[in-house]
Amino acid sequence: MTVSTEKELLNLRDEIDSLDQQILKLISQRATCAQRVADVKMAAGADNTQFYRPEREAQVLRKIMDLNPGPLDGEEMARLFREIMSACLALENPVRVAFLGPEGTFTQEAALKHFGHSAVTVPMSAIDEVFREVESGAVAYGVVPVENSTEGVINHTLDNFMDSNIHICGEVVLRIHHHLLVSDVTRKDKISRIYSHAQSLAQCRKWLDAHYPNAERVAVSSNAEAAKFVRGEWNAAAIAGETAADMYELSKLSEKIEDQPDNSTRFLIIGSHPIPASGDDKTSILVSMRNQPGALHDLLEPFHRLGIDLTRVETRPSKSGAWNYVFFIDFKGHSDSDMAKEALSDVAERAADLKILGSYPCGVL
Ligand SMILES: O=C(O)C(=O)C[C@]1(C(=O)O)C=C[C@@H](O)C=C1
Repeated sequence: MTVSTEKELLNLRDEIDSLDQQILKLISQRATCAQRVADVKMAAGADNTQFYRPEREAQVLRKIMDLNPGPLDGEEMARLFREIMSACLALENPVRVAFLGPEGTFTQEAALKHFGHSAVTVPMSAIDEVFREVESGAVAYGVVPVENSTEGVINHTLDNFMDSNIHICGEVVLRIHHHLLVSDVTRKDKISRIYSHAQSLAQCRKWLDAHYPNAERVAVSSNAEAAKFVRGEWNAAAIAGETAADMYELSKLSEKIEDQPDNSTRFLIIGSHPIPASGDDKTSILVSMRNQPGALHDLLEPFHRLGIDLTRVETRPSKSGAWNYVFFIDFKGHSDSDMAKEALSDVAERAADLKILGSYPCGVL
């Protein structure tokens, strides 16, 4: 390196040091401000103080993305602010979030993407348990998978909404990359068994048919569980994501083996309180219809008439009797808006039962 390059580098590093000090001071001021917000909330809120405010967090992140001057990408910048807010919230009141475990699942990755790394994530062994943990108040929030772009809806999650009083308070979408993972004892040319969650095996079906047509595919309760199994078996591999690979110290024999390159999963954040409007929201409802001709048409007509954008319609058999159905519907807008109120009142008149599962900010990250 020449003397003048050396000097230029030193000057730039001085500039970075001085900027870091300013950033440090500003982040500390922001954290102090969040502590004051907590005091105000506590003074106003009796015992039921809501520290976590998803609608405000969505607004903060959207504004950051709008104002971002570059050269950092908007999403990258929002991720940094996501972590700053997560740390500020932890100062106010650490948030505990149940997720479909064990440690290392995509659901945990979704929880950390949504709440940031200062949240305390608590693994549960089944989707029902995540619901129960939130309903009992043992944790404030839960994260459950609801649909995958390749394999469709996760029925177990939808069914849990039928008999719970949970509110949906957010959504987060995660790009899902699957890898074929092996341990240091695996005989790579002798793999005869591949463990993974049934959904992941399905998402890699074509790749498995092409590369391991004779290996036994064993469905287990989660990808992280599959990664755990592999550690003890010399002839086995697992299909799982990056987090599970790191957690169980496995190496990638093949990367990104999912059949669809844009494979992604949508997760819902569940809690026990309704969420105010953020300016860009979605509402999820559950509707039971009497089994008669034109029922679905009648149900959807108000949305069409009012120009409300439906983002998802799913049908599930009702638990109350054979050949009765319930519809899970997501639409753009908050249930407090005049338009949504009108649509919901029309739907309520036509339906046997209508349950509003929640209005929540559209996923930002
Ligand atoms: O605005 C609030 O209500 C805050 O508590 C502050 C803050 C933040 O750091 O910006 C922190 C946590 C909330 O979830 C939302 C925002």
